Amino acid sequence: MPPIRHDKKAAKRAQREAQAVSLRDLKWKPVEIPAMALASGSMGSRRGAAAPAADGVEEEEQGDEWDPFANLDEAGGDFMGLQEVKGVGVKYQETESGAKRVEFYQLDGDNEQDSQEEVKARLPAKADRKQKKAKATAATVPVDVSFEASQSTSTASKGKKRKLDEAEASTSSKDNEKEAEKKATQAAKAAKPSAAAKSDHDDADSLAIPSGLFASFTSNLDSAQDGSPSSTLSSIRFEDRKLSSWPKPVLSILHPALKRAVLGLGFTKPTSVQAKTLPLSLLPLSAPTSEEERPRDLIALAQTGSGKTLAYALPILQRVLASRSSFYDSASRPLHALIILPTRELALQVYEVFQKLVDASVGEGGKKWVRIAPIVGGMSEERQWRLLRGRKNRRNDEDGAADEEGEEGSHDAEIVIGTVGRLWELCKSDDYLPTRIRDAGTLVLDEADRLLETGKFQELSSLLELLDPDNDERQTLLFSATLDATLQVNLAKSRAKVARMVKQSKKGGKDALMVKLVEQVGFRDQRGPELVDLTVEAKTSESLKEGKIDCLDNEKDLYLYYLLLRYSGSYLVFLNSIDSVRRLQPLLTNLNVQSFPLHGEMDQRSRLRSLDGFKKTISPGASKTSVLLATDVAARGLDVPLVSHVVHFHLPRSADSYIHRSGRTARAGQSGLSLVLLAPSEKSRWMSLRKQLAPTPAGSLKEELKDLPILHSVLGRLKTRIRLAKELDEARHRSRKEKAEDDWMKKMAEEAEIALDDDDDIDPDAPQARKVGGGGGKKGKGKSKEDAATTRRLEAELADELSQDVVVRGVRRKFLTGGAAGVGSGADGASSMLRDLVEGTGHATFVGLGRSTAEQDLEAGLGKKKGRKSESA
Ligand SMILES: Nc1ncnc2c1ncn2[C@@H]1O[C@H](COP(=O)(O)OP(=O)(O)OP(=O)(O)O)[C@@H](O)[C@H]1O
Repeated sequence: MPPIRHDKKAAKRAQREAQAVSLRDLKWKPVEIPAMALASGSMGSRRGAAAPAADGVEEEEQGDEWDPFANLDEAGGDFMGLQEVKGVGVKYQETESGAKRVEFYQLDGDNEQDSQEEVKARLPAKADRKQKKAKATAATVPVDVSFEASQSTSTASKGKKRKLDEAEASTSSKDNEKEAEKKATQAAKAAKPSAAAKSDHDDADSLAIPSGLFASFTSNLDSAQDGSPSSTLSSIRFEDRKLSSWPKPVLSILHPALKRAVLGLGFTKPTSVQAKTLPLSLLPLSAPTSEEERPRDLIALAQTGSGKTLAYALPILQRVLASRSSFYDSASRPLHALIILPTRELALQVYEVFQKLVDASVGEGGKKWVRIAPIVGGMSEERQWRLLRGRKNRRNDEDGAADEEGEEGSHDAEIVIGTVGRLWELCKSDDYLPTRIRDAGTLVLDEADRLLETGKFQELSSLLELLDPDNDERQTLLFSATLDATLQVNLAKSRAKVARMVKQSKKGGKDALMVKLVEQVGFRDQRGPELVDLTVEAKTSESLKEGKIDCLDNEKDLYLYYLLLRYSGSYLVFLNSIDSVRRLQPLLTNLNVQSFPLHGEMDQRSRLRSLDGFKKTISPGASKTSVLLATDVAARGLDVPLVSHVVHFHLPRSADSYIHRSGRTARAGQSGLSLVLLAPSEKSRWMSLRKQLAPTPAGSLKEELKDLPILHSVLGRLKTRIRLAKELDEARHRSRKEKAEDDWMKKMAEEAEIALDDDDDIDPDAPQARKVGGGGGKKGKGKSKEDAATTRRLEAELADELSQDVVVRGVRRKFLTGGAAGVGSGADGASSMLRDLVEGTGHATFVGLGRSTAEQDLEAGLGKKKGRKSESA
């Protein structure tokens, strides 16, 4: 930033006028701190800023700061005359970096002295303050004069910032200086109390402040502090009745800023896992006085979509706030939490949850107060270093690009959310991250069991070994929806017992790895981790409905398409191979179904784009169907609200996978349906999965899922569409392939300076041989034309087919009162086209069919045969 030049005359005037303001004026209008006064450092502590000259003559910069706080005693003895107003206390605070804050509070006669004592006790010694003042740099945030903002919430502080910017910009030329002077004078005028206001309140100084005024003053003050750089955390208040469904022990510990965040995000009731774990895991804001008050280590097992993220996000943010006196307190910033997740999307999603909480904690216009770094693969390492290290700790080889997080940019990240691979990558390249991780305050392993499946166990082990084994204060939180039952019990035992278990563990595979992991995590709490298991009854949400469709392997495309047409909504379709995703996506596109792919071979940008695209198509009550075609990379943790259907196109490889896939719907109490497309070849595996899925006792079979009734009469029509869509895809694929070969040949021929002519193929056996610049040899040309014609023909045929209605058997269009009975029909057992037309209840694609949801049809309990029968009845 270029050095700021100041118009001292204007600043001087503005300063005098700003100081002349007393509380009585505040009743009538907000106090505007003139822009120039701010820019000249009158409200901040810009060392080297010009001092306003007493005689109004411009002086050379003196290198000495002018500071309205200079005359303040520790208890805020004099600030703009406010301390003289009966009933108002003034607190003065200075942070380590030299940022300053003045806070006003209500005094009643009795506690006036105490309050001042209290303030004194909180303040650093005068000598310290002086020292800190000397350290303050021009970048110090100007002091927030709370009542300025108090009158008009955050817009006032935005205005202030704008004025500051304007003033800074205006100092760049002499003309601009004049303009700035004019502006400052105007601003100072605006700050003057109006004559009318004065005459109405001549005796205000001698009066106690009317309670109404004070109430609005203080309540505004609270909201003004929300996002202002100097907010005191202790002064934020929250009315607990607004979260009356939350457990009292949580409300009594949770920081008011976080309560505000919870309310702001609409979480008026806790989920079970939140209600059960938070009383155990939250750190009290004041230092714990007994062992009981210390937050517990946790192993928390709860259903998919049950709000586990918030259950660990709140204790972490609470820990950050407990370490500060203000949002922007610049005291030391350790790594408060390391959160490790199995997939990139999940890590980025958790990052988003944290950011939302932080934003909601300060309200609109507030700045971020904690630096959070998402560290995942597939993204630039350089940028991740910048996220990790605050400006002051950047290495020379890192550019100092501007930080979008404002002041937080100067601090190191306090919360790191990452995937194993990239975290370990960064740890290997530099000592910085290992040193930070060593002292991490909280360790979270989310989807702990999946972390073991990622094939990165060695790297995870290495990361965990970085943690200081002697840090007994560290809190460890382990979350999952699926953790082996016997293991859960063992994990909940004390450290010594776990160690013994590890020694004795003869088990191979995942269990042994898990035990090893637990040993490495080394729950520091001598009491051992608290086990909160809410998965005894079910690992999926109670609002989840499950069903199946028996079909042949080669009919799965057809049945999927049927589902997509029959029940509109948002679908997450799981497939077991990347190739299947790649095959199915163009097929659906040809059928005019909007679909997005998501698999591990896509680069990170494309993965996020796909996910984002899918999310954007989903809205409550949306009538258009959209599909995310995914491999198991999307099975865990992904939170896409309002996914209405999960389809297991292929049978999942494990019971856990079935649970996690199904858990992508019916989240946070919403309804949702999970459907298995079950081929005969998958039946025996399905039986064994059902055994594993059965809640109790081990080895018993889970009740067989209901069959979703199918409207068989429309399948023939859909088959034609599928066939055409497949042929079209193949034709296009052939054309693309030929074009690629063509291009390759051209390139090769050009490089070899070979001219190809129509009659002279390089290799007569190679149909791809083409002539330079000609777009292909005779054979190729002919073939291309043929392919192009085929493609066009298929496109036309498919378009024609798609434009035609699919009429349900038994429905005659001539007879409007006719309709199909049975499946999906109205309550009277028949859907009349006339009624559908009049009431708009008809199905969008299947003529003669009423609208219904898959859940309703599943619940209606029509078996496959029965369904067929009634359909044709
Ligand atoms: N108290 C609450 N009230 C309402 N909704 C909530 C509450 N807490 C969290 N949610 C919402 O519930 C959804 C699921 O939350 P989250 O992703 O944390 O679940 P999860 O238990 O981690 O699921 P999974 O096991 O699938 O990873 C999110 O959309 C979240 O915003």
